Amino acid sequence: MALTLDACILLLKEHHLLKSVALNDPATLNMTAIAYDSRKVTEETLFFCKGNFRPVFLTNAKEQGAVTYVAEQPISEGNGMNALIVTNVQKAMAILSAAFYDYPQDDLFIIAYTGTKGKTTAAYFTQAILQEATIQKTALFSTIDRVLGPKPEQRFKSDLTTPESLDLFHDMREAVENGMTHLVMEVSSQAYKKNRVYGLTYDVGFFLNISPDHVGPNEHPDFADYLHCKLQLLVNSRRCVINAQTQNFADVYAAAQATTNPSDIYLFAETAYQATEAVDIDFRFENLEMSLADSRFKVTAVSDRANALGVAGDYQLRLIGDFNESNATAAIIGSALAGADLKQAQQGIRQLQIPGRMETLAVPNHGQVYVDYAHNYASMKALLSFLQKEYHNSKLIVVVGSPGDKGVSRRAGFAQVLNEYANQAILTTDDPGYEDPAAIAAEIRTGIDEAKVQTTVELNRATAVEQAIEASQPGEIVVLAAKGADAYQKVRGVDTPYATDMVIAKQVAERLTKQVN
Ligand SMILES: CC(=O)N[C@H]1[C@@H](OP(=O)(O)OP(=O)(O)OC[C@H]2O[C@@H](n3ccc(=O)[nH]c3=O)[C@H](O)[C@@H]2O)O[C@H](CO)[C@@H](O)[C@@H]1O[C@H](C)C(=O)N[C@@H](C)C(=O)N[C@H](CCC(=O)O)C(=O)O
Ligand SMILES: Nc1ncnc2c1ncn2[C@@H]1O[C@H](COP(=O)(O)OP(=O)(O)OP(=O)(O)O)[C@@H](O)[C@H]1O
Repeated sequence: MALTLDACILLLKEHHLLKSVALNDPATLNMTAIAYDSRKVTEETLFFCKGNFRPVFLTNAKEQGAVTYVAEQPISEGNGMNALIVTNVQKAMAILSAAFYDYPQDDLFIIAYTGTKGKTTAAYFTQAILQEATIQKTALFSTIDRVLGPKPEQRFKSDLTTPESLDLFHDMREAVENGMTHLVMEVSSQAYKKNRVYGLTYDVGFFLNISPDHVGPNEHPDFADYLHCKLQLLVNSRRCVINAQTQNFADVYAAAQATTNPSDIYLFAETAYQATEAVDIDFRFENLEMSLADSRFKVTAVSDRANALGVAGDYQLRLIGDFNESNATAAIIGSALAGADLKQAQQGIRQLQIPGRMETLAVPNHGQVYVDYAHNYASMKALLSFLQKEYHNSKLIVVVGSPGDKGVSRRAGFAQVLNEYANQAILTTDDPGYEDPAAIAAEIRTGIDEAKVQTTVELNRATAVEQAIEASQPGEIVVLAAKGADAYQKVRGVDTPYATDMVIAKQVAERLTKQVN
């Protein structure tokens, strides 16, 4: 892989991003590496100065062999290097990274998901179906992990839901080189806000849902900005699929129509749902049978073009939760648009389990434990209402905390949802970042109606899990919420190891079983 300075200049001009060029190192006009982190710089690197950048990083990059830098202002530490001064470094990084990795997106059929909730689940379902259809040639970029090939060593843990553009195009190229033909990816609102996917188009783009979240100093200034960023996915998709039951449906549909012919926009909804807008639903789904072990549901093709995709039929899921039938329906439609058939779709989703999503454990002489990644009002409501219904209003004990530095609205949301569904709450720590976890717990607590919900604070998460399980009786439910399968607590910029909720729960279960025997 390589990129010449001339090619960079041409591309930046084409995208109206170039402010000025300083040619200080005529000997190295060809770059054979690119980086935005000085610790990853090698010889002949094109280096991007972005974000909370400190000039000393450029000194380090230069010492390591960076020959050209891209920044929004000249940086004196870069004297002697070629400089490309641009109006927006994140956009420039996306454009130049795509070129450096020779446009890997052109070699992949890309299905992209956005939505406040369900992205990871729908992406996993879609990949599982397409792995059947493409015989293990489908890559996955999710919040949990990135799958770049069929071998175990080609699977990596993710840091972000949607990676930085440079990493994104790098991983796409690697996936192509590993023989992948399809890619399923999650696209966060931050990805648009930070131009991580600038210039990228998708073969199929999904809008699953939107609810208040991600508003705060480090994320979006308000809900309108959050929605605006999410809508960009539809503007950049050749075919769009929308959950007709989403909040703000009119805005969502209008965004899709801005660049996509209505004949390439598909809508889905539950069978019982009556659309308020004058739109035709293409796919309907309905539950046939729900148990705590699995669910059966039916997908019906309503329109002719939906029927032509050939995936209407009965499906079964091991991943329980009525909301997962909606996620699975999305995946079925997306996979069908990529060429999968009914049998592949049925088989793909049938056995799928996802780390930290609806994982369950029966604790002898105590309640049934659920570990789930629900971490805002809407997802907790979906989770707790489902469990309350399935367990016929049994006692519900919830362990939950809210992160620091982001998603501040979740704190009030948790209090509200606990008031609506829980009998007991143990407030604990969840990625406090630079905030005080006790203060976060106190903030959640102010909204809780303690006459209804017996509330305590236990900041040691492992102890909180233990207390909840010990407090539960057979037939009762213990929900370990919001952390999913995360094996760390983010504390003051450091990922502090944490065994995971399920590992702790299993240890507690083992101890309690021994005590009984
Ligand atoms: C606001 C934002 O997008 N922040 C991301 C961004 O930070 P940044 O560009 O300011 O980078 P930084 O870590 O402060 O460092 C500045 C620059 O100096 C470089 N550096 C640093 C140290 C050094 O020695 N040398 C050096 O060159 C860094 O590589 C970086 O390029 O780039 C970093 C990686 O380059 C990300 O880790 C960081 O994500 C933050 C921590 C984050 O977690 N953001 C969340 C809000 C996020 O994006 N979440 C969404 C999901 C939520 C949703 O659904 O919307 C996601 O997509 O994950
Ligand atoms: N369609 C849905 N509607 C409401 N809640 C959902 C839906 N799908 C999943 N959930 C809940 O949200 C949690 C997170 O699901 P998932 O990881 O699929 O969403 P996500 O969009 O990737 O979330 P995040 O952006 O927080 O990573 C699940 O554990 C479940 O409790």
